[in-house]
Amino acid sequence: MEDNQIINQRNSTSHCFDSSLENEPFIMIDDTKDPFSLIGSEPEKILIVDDAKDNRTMLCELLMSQRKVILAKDGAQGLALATKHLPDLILLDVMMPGITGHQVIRSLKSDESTMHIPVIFISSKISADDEKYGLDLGAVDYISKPFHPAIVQARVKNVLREQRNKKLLEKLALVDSLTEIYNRRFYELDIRKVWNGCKRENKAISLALLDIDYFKSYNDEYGHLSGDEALRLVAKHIKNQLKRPHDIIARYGGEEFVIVLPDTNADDAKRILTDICQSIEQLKIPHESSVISHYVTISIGGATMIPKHEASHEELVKIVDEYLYQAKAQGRNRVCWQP
Ligand SMILES: Nc1nc2c(ncn2[C@@H]2O[C@H](COP(=O)(O)OP(=O)(O)OP(=O)(O)O)[C@@H](O)[C@H]2O)c(=O)[nH]1
Repeated sequence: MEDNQIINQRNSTSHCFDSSLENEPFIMIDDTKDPFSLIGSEPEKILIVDDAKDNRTMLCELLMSQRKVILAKDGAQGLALATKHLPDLILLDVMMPGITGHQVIRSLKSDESTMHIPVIFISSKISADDEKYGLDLGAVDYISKPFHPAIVQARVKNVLREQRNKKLLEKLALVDSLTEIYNRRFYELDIRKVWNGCKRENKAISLALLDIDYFKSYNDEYGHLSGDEALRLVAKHIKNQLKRPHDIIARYGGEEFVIVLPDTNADDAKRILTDICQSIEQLKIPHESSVISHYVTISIGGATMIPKHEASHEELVKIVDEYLYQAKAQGRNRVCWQP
Protein backbone atom coordinates (compact mmCIF):
# COMPACT_ATOMS: atom_id res chain seq x y z
CA MET A 1 0.00 0.00 0.00
CA GLU A 2 1.45 3.37 -0.97
CA ASP A 3 1.65 6.28 1.45
CA ASN A 4 -0.64 8.50 -0.56
CA GLN A 5 -3.31 5.83 -0.68
CA ILE A 6 -3.10 5.58 3.06
CA ILE A 7 -3.22 9.32 3.53
CA ASN A 8 -6.38 9.36 1.46
CA GLN A 9 -8.05 7.53 4.31
CA ARG A 10 -7.72 10.59 6.52
CA ASN A 11 -11.41 11.12 6.92
CA SER A 12 -12.37 7.54 7.40
CA THR A 13 -13.21 6.14 10.81
CA SER A 14 -10.00 5.58 12.74
CA HIS A 15 -8.88 2.02 13.11
CA CYS A 16 -5.58 0.25 13.30
CA PHE A 17 -4.27 -1.69 10.41
CA ASP A 18 -1.17 -3.80 10.16
CA SER A 19 1.40 -3.55 7.42
CA SER A 20 2.59 -7.12 7.66
CA LEU A 21 -0.55 -8.30 5.87
CA GLU A 22 0.44 -6.44 2.74
CA ASN A 23 4.15 -6.61 3.36
CA GLU A 24 4.12 -2.84 3.31
CA PRO A 25 4.32 -0.17 5.98
CA PHE A 26 1.13 1.45 7.09
CA ILE A 27 0.56 5.06 7.99
CA MET A 28 -2.40 6.00 10.11
CA ILE A 29 -3.58 9.55 10.51
CA ASP A 30 -6.35 10.48 12.87
CA ASP A 31 -7.38 14.05 12.20
CA THR A 32 -10.76 14.00 13.83
CA LYS A 33 -9.20 16.50 16.25
CA ASP A 34 -7.01 19.41 15.26
CA PRO A 35 -3.89 17.73 13.90
CA PHE A 36 -1.72 20.81 14.05
CA SER A 37 0.87 21.04 16.76
CA LEU A 38 2.23 24.17 18.38
CA ILE A 39 4.81 24.63 15.68
CA GLY A 40 4.41 23.96 12.03
CA SER A 41 1.29 22.58 10.51
CA GLU A 42 2.26 18.94 10.47
CA PRO A 43 0.90 16.34 12.86
CA GLU A 44 3.66 14.67 14.88
CA LYS A 45 4.97 11.43 13.43
CA ILE A 46 5.67 8.33 15.50
CA LEU A 47 7.38 5.29 14.03
CA ILE A 48 6.64 2.00 15.78
CA VAL A 49 9.08 -0.82 15.05
CA ASP A 50 7.98 -4.17 16.44
CA ASP A 51 7.86 -7.64 14.91
CA ALA A 52 4.77 -8.60 16.95
CA LYS A 53 1.59 -7.64 15.16
CA ASP A 54 -0.47 -7.41 18.35
CA ASN A 55 2.00 -4.95 19.86
CA ARG A 56 2.01 -2.79 16.76
CA THR A 57 -1.78 -2.70 16.70
CA MET A 58 -2.09 -1.90 20.37
CA LEU A 59 0.56 0.82 20.30
CA CYS A 60 -0.94 2.31 17.18
CA GLU A 61 -4.37 2.55 18.76
CA LEU A 62 -2.89 4.04 21.91
CA LEU A 63 -0.88 6.72 20.15
CA MET A 64 -2.66 7.65 16.96
CA SER A 65 -4.87 10.41 18.29
CA GLN A 66 -3.80 13.66 16.60
CA ARG A 67 -0.67 12.00 15.29
CA LYS A 68 0.62 10.18 12.29
CA VAL A 69 1.68 6.65 13.18
CA ILE A 70 4.00 4.68 10.93
CA LEU A 71 4.34 0.95 11.50
CA ALA A 72 7.36 -1.20 10.70
CA LYS A 73 7.46 -4.92 11.24
CA ASP A 74 11.22 -5.37 11.51
CA GLY A 75 14.48 -3.48 11.95
CA ALA A 76 15.28 -3.14 8.26
CA GLN A 77 11.88 -1.65 7.50
CA GLY A 78 12.18 0.55 10.58
CA LEU A 79 15.48 2.00 9.37
CA ALA A 80 14.14 2.61 5.88
CA LEU A 81 11.01 4.34 7.20
CA ALA A 82 12.98 6.41 9.73
CA THR A 83 15.18 7.79 6.94
CA LYS A 84 12.22 8.37 4.66
CA HIS A 85 9.80 10.01 7.13
CA LEU A 86 12.15 11.47 9.77
CA PRO A 87 9.62 10.86 12.55
CA ASP A 88 9.47 12.90 15.77
CA LEU A 89 9.80 9.75 17.86
CA ILE A 90 10.62 6.07 17.37
CA LEU A 91 9.24 3.32 19.60
CA LEU A 92 11.65 0.45 19.13
CA ASP A 93 11.41 -3.18 20.10
CA VAL A 94 14.74 -4.79 21.06
CA MET A 95 14.45 -8.44 20.10
CA MET A 96 13.47 -8.82 16.48
CA PRO A 97 14.51 -11.30 13.81
CA GLY A 98 17.20 -9.93 11.50
CA ILE A 99 18.34 -6.51 12.63
CA THR A 100 17.81 -6.11 16.38
CA GLY A 101 16.63 -2.93 18.07
CA HIS A 102 20.17 -2.35 19.36
CA GLN A 103 21.53 -2.47 15.81
CA VAL A 104 18.75 -0.18 14.62
CA ILE A 105 19.54 2.50 17.19
CA ARG A 106 23.27 2.32 16.45
CA SER A 107 22.53 2.84 12.81
CA LEU A 108 20.15 5.73 13.52
CA LYS A 109 22.67 7.45 15.78
CA SER A 110 25.44 7.18 13.21
CA ASP A 111 23.41 8.84 10.47
CA GLU A 112 23.35 12.63 10.55
CA SER A 113 19.78 12.80 9.27
CA THR A 114 18.34 10.49 11.96
CA MET A 115 20.70 10.92 14.92
CA HIS A 116 18.46 13.56 16.55
CA ILE A 117 15.28 11.47 16.50
CA PRO A 118 14.45 10.36 20.06
CA VAL A 119 14.10 6.62 20.53
CA ILE A 120 12.16 4.84 23.27
CA PHE A 121 12.96 1.18 23.67
CA ILE A 122 9.97 -1.00 24.41
CA SER A 123 11.15 -4.45 25.40
CA SER A 124 10.60 -7.59 27.44
CA LYS A 125 14.30 -7.52 28.33
CA ILE A 126 13.70 -5.76 31.58
CA SER A 127 16.73 -6.18 33.83
CA ALA A 128 18.51 -3.05 35.06
CA ASP A 129 21.49 -4.01 32.86
CA ASP A 130 19.26 -4.26 29.77
CA GLU A 131 17.74 -0.89 30.50
CA LYS A 132 21.11 0.74 31.16
CA TYR A 133 22.49 -0.76 27.95
CA GLY A 134 19.56 0.67 25.96
CA LEU A 135 19.98 4.11 27.51
CA ASP A 136 23.75 3.98 26.90
CA LEU A 137 23.04 3.36 23.23
CA GLY A 138 21.21 6.68 23.15
CA ALA A 139 17.57 5.85 23.90
CA VAL A 140 15.72 8.61 25.78
CA ASP A 141 13.52 6.16 27.68
CA TYR A 142 12.92 2.47 28.23
CA ILE A 143 9.50 0.88 28.63
CA SER A 144 9.16 -2.71 29.78
CA LYS A 145 6.81 -5.25 28.23
CA PRO A 146 4.10 -6.13 28.94
CA PHE A 147 3.48 -2.42 28.86
CA HIS A 148 0.85 -0.46 30.71
CA PRO A 149 -1.10 1.69 28.19
CA ALA A 150 -1.22 4.77 30.42
CA ILE A 151 2.54 4.60 31.03
CA VAL A 152 3.26 4.37 27.31
CA GLN A 153 1.01 7.34 26.62
CA ALA A 154 2.54 9.42 29.42
CA ARG A 155 6.12 8.71 28.40
CA VAL A 156 5.45 9.33 24.72
CA LYS A 157 3.73 12.57 25.63
CA ASN A 158 6.76 13.68 27.66
CA VAL A 159 9.22 12.96 24.89
CA LEU A 160 7.07 14.65 22.25
CA ARG A 161 6.66 17.71 24.48
CA GLU A 162 10.46 17.93 24.80
CA GLN A 163 10.79 17.59 21.04
CA ARG A 164 8.22 20.32 20.45
CA ASN A 165 9.98 22.68 22.84
CA LYS A 166 13.31 21.94 21.22
CA LYS A 167 11.95 22.58 17.75
CA LEU A 168 10.24 25.75 18.92
CA LEU A 169 13.50 27.06 20.38
CA GLU A 170 15.36 26.15 17.21
CA LYS A 171 12.75 27.97 15.19
CA LEU A 172 12.75 31.04 17.44
CA ALA A 173 16.53 31.22 17.11
CA LEU A 174 16.06 31.76 13.38
CA VAL A 175 13.38 34.44 13.53
CA ASP A 176 13.88 38.16 14.04
CA SER A 177 11.78 39.10 17.05
CA LEU A 178 10.91 42.60 15.85
CA THR A 179 9.78 41.90 12.30
CA GLU A 180 8.98 38.17 12.64
CA ILE A 181 10.75 37.40 9.39
CA TYR A 182 13.89 35.22 9.28
CA ASN A 183 17.01 36.62 10.87
CA ARG A 184 20.59 36.84 9.66
CA ARG A 185 21.40 33.43 11.17
CA PHE A 186 18.70 31.76 9.09
CA TYR A 187 19.95 33.57 6.00
CA GLU A 188 23.51 32.31 6.62
CA LEU A 189 22.23 28.73 6.85
CA ASP A 190 19.83 29.04 3.94
CA ILE A 191 22.19 30.72 1.49
CA ARG A 192 24.68 27.83 1.79
CA LYS A 193 21.97 25.31 0.92
CA VAL A 194 20.58 27.42 -1.91
CA TRP A 195 24.04 28.16 -3.27
CA ASN A 196 25.01 24.48 -3.30
CA GLY A 197 21.65 23.46 -4.79
CA CYS A 198 21.93 25.99 -7.63
CA LYS A 199 25.56 25.03 -8.20
CA ARG A 200 24.63 21.36 -8.49
CA GLU A 201 21.84 22.09 -10.93
CA ASN A 202 23.62 24.89 -12.79
CA LYS A 203 20.82 27.33 -11.98
CA ALA A 204 20.94 31.08 -11.45
CA ILE A 205 20.58 32.57 -8.00
CA SER A 206 19.50 36.17 -7.54
CA LEU A 207 20.29 38.07 -4.37
CA ALA A 208 19.30 41.58 -3.30
CA LEU A 209 20.05 43.86 -0.37
CA LEU A 210 17.35 46.39 0.57
CA ASP A 211 17.88 49.39 2.79
CA ILE A 212 15.31 51.90 4.05
CA ASP A 213 16.16 55.42 2.93
CA TYR A 214 16.94 58.11 5.50
CA PHE A 215 15.88 55.87 8.31
CA LYS A 216 17.97 57.71 10.87
CA SER A 217 15.97 60.84 10.22
CA TYR A 218 12.75 58.76 10.34
CA ASN A 219 13.63 57.73 13.89
CA ASP A 220 14.60 61.28 14.74
CA GLU A 221 11.32 62.63 13.39
CA TYR A 222 8.83 60.02 14.61
CA GLY A 223 10.64 58.25 17.44
CA HIS A 224 12.23 54.85 17.74
CA LEU A 225 8.96 52.98 18.39
CA SER A 226 7.45 54.33 15.17
CA GLY A 227 10.71 53.32 13.48
CA ASP A 228 10.18 49.79 14.76
CA GLU A 229 6.63 49.79 13.42
CA ALA A 230 7.81 51.01 10.01
CA LEU A 231 10.37 48.19 9.92
CA ARG A 232 7.62 45.69 10.72
CA LEU A 233 5.34 47.05 8.00
CA VAL A 234 8.05 47.04 5.36
CA ALA A 235 9.18 43.50 6.27
CA LYS A 236 5.64 42.11 6.28
CA HIS A 237 4.80 43.77 2.99
CA ILE A 238 7.88 42.42 1.23
CA LYS A 239 7.35 38.95 2.67
CA ASN A 240 3.84 38.94 1.20
CA GLN A 241 5.20 39.96 -2.20
CA LEU A 242 7.39 36.86 -2.43
CA LYS A 243 5.24 34.11 -3.83
CA ARG A 244 7.49 31.10 -4.38
CA PRO A 245 8.13 28.81 -1.41
CA HIS A 246 11.93 28.96 -1.67
CA ASP A 247 12.19 32.74 -2.02
CA ILE A 248 13.22 34.20 1.30
CA ILE A 249 13.52 37.57 2.94
CA ALA A 250 15.57 37.93 6.09
CA ARG A 251 16.54 40.87 8.25
CA TYR A 252 20.18 41.38 7.42
CA GLY A 253 20.75 43.91 10.19
CA GLY A 254 19.28 47.26 11.35
CA GLU A 255 17.15 48.66 8.53
CA GLU A 256 18.62 46.33 5.94
CA PHE A 257 17.01 43.20 4.46
CA VAL A 258 18.29 40.47 2.19
CA ILE A 259 16.22 38.66 -0.42
CA VAL A 260 17.30 35.36 -1.98
CA LEU A 261 15.57 34.16 -5.14
CA PRO A 262 16.83 30.71 -6.11
CA ASP A 263 16.54 29.59 -9.71
CA THR A 264 15.66 33.12 -10.84
CA ASN A 265 17.31 34.90 -13.76
CA ALA A 266 18.35 38.56 -13.68
CA ASP A 267 15.38 39.86 -15.70
CA ASP A 268 12.81 38.19 -13.49
CA ALA A 269 14.61 39.20 -10.31
CA LYS A 270 14.93 42.82 -11.43
CA ARG A 271 11.21 42.91 -12.23
CA ILE A 272 10.28 41.44 -8.84
CA LEU A 273 12.55 43.83 -6.94
CA THR A 274 11.39 46.84 -8.97
CA ASP A 275 7.79 45.98 -8.08
CA ILE A 276 8.78 45.69 -4.43
CA CYS A 277 10.62 49.01 -4.50
CA GLN A 278 7.63 50.82 -6.04
CA SER A 279 5.10 49.14 -3.77
CA ILE A 280 6.94 50.27 -0.64
CA GLU A 281 6.48 53.93 -1.57
CA GLN A 282 2.85 53.13 -2.41
CA LEU A 283 2.35 51.94 1.16
CA LYS A 284 2.44 55.66 1.95
CA ILE A 285 4.10 55.42 5.32
CA PRO A 286 4.69 59.15 6.01
CA HIS A 287 8.35 60.19 6.07
CA GLU A 288 8.39 64.00 6.02
CA SER A 289 12.11 64.25 6.76
CA SER A 290 13.06 62.19 3.71
CA VAL A 291 14.78 64.26 1.06
CA ILE A 292 13.33 62.28 -1.84
CA SER A 293 9.69 61.48 -0.99
CA HIS A 294 6.90 62.17 1.48
CA TYR A 295 6.84 58.47 2.21
CA VAL A 296 9.14 55.68 3.32
CA THR A 297 11.19 54.35 0.39
CA ILE A 298 13.86 51.74 -0.06
CA SER A 299 17.00 51.36 -2.13
CA ILE A 300 17.93 48.01 -3.60
CA GLY A 301 21.13 46.52 -4.93
CA GLY A 302 21.10 43.15 -6.62
CA ALA A 303 22.99 40.65 -8.72
CA THR A 304 22.45 37.29 -10.36
CA MET A 305 24.99 34.51 -10.62
CA ILE A 306 25.18 30.88 -11.61
CA PRO A 307 27.36 29.49 -8.80
CA LYS A 308 30.65 28.12 -10.06
CA HIS A 309 33.31 26.19 -8.21
CA GLU A 310 35.62 29.12 -7.74
CA ALA A 311 32.92 31.58 -6.57
CA SER A 312 31.26 31.86 -3.16
CA HIS A 313 28.03 33.39 -1.92
CA GLU A 314 30.08 35.93 0.05
CA GLU A 315 31.42 37.25 -3.26
CA LEU A 316 27.88 37.60 -4.56
CA VAL A 317 26.97 39.63 -1.46
CA LYS A 318 30.02 41.86 -1.98
CA ILE A 319 28.88 42.61 -5.53
CA VAL A 320 25.32 43.23 -4.37
CA ASP A 321 26.59 45.60 -1.70
CA GLU A 322 28.29 47.70 -4.38
CA TYR A 323 25.03 47.95 -6.30
CA LEU A 324 23.18 48.98 -3.15
CA TYR A 325 25.77 51.70 -2.71
CA GLN A 326 25.12 52.81 -6.30
CA ALA A 327 21.35 52.85 -5.72
CA LYS A 328 21.93 55.17 -2.77
CA ALA A 329 24.42 57.30 -4.68
CA GLN A 330 22.10 57.66 -7.70
CA GLY A 331 19.34 59.20 -5.57
CA ARG A 332 17.74 56.28 -3.60
CA ASN A 333 14.24 54.79 -4.07
CA ARG A 334 15.52 52.64 -6.93
CA VAL A 335 16.94 49.27 -7.92
CA CYS A 336 20.50 48.92 -9.21
CA TRP A 337 21.16 45.50 -10.65
CA GLN A 338 24.40 44.10 -11.90
CA PRO A 339 24.12 44.32 -15.69
N1 LIG B 1 13.60 52.05 15.11
C1 LIG B 1 14.63 51.30 14.75
N2 LIG B 1 15.68 51.83 14.14
C2 LIG B 1 16.70 51.06 13.78
C3 LIG B 1 16.69 49.70 14.03
N3 LIG B 1 17.84 49.17 13.54
C4 LIG B 1 18.53 50.20 13.02
N4 LIG B 1 17.86 51.36 13.15
C5 LIG B 1 18.25 52.68 12.77
O1 LIG B 1 18.42 52.81 11.38
C6 LIG B 1 19.25 53.97 11.17
C7 LIG B 1 20.15 53.71 10.00
O2 LIG B 1 20.81 54.90 9.75
P1 LIG B 1 21.90 55.07 8.63
O3 LIG B 1 22.74 53.85 8.51
O4 LIG B 1 22.59 56.37 8.86
O5 LIG B 1 21.10 55.10 7.30
P2 LIG B 1 19.91 56.04 6.80
O6 LIG B 1 19.63 57.16 7.76
O7 LIG B 1 18.77 55.17 6.45
O8 LIG B 1 20.55 56.67 5.51
P3 LIG B 1 20.61 56.03 4.07
O9 LIG B 1 20.60 54.53 4.24
O10 LIG B 1 21.90 56.53 3.50
O11 LIG B 1 19.43 56.51 3.33
C8 LIG B 1 20.03 54.22 12.46
O12 LIG B 1 19.58 55.43 13.02
C9 LIG B 1 19.61 53.08 13.35
O13 LIG B 1 19.46 53.45 14.70
C10 LIG B 1 15.58 49.14 14.72
O14 LIG B 1 15.49 47.94 15.00
N5 LIG B 1 14.57 49.97 15.06
